[in-house]
Amino acid sequence: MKRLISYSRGRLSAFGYAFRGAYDLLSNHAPSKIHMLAFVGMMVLSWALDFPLWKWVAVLLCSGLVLAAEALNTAVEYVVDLVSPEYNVLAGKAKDVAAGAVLFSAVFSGIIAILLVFDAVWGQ
Ligand SMILES: Nc1ncnc2c1ncn2[C@@H]1O[C@H](COP(=O)(O)OP(=O)(O)OP(=O)(O)O)[C@@H](O)[C@H]1O
Repeated sequence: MKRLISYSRGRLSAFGYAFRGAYDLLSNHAPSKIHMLAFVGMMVLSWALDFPLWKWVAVLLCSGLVLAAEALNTAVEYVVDLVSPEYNVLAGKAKDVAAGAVLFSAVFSGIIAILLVFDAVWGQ
C-alpha cells in the first residue's frame, strides 16, 4: 500500500511538472501563443460549420501535433542554449531542424484545415 501511495505521488508530481512545462511554453514563447490562438479559432470554426465527429478528431489530432512539435522545439532551444550558449554550427543546426519539425506539422495541419473547411462549405 505504501509503495502504491508513493508511486501515485510520483505520477502526480510528473503531471505537475508537465503542466509547469506547458504553462512555461504558453506564457513565455510567442509562437506557441499563435498556435494556441489558431487552435481556438479552429475550434470555433468547427463548431460554426457543424463538423462531424471525424473532422473534430482530425482538427484535435493536428492541433495536438503542432503544439507537441512546438513544445519539443522549445525544449531543444532550452537545451542548446544551456550546453552551447556560444556560436556553434551544430547548435544552430539542432535549432533549425527542431524548428523544421514545427514547420512540417504546421504546414500539413494548415492544409488539412483548409481541406476540411473547403469540404464543409463547398463539398456538399
Ligand atoms: N548557439 C548557436 N549557435 C549557432 N547558431 C545559433 C545558436 N543559437 C541560435 N542559432 C541560430 O539562430 C536561430 C534562431 O535562434 P533562436 O534561439 O533565436 O530561436 P528562435 O528561432 O528565435 O526561436 P523562437 O522564435 O521559436 O523562440 C537558430 O535557428 C539558429 O539557426
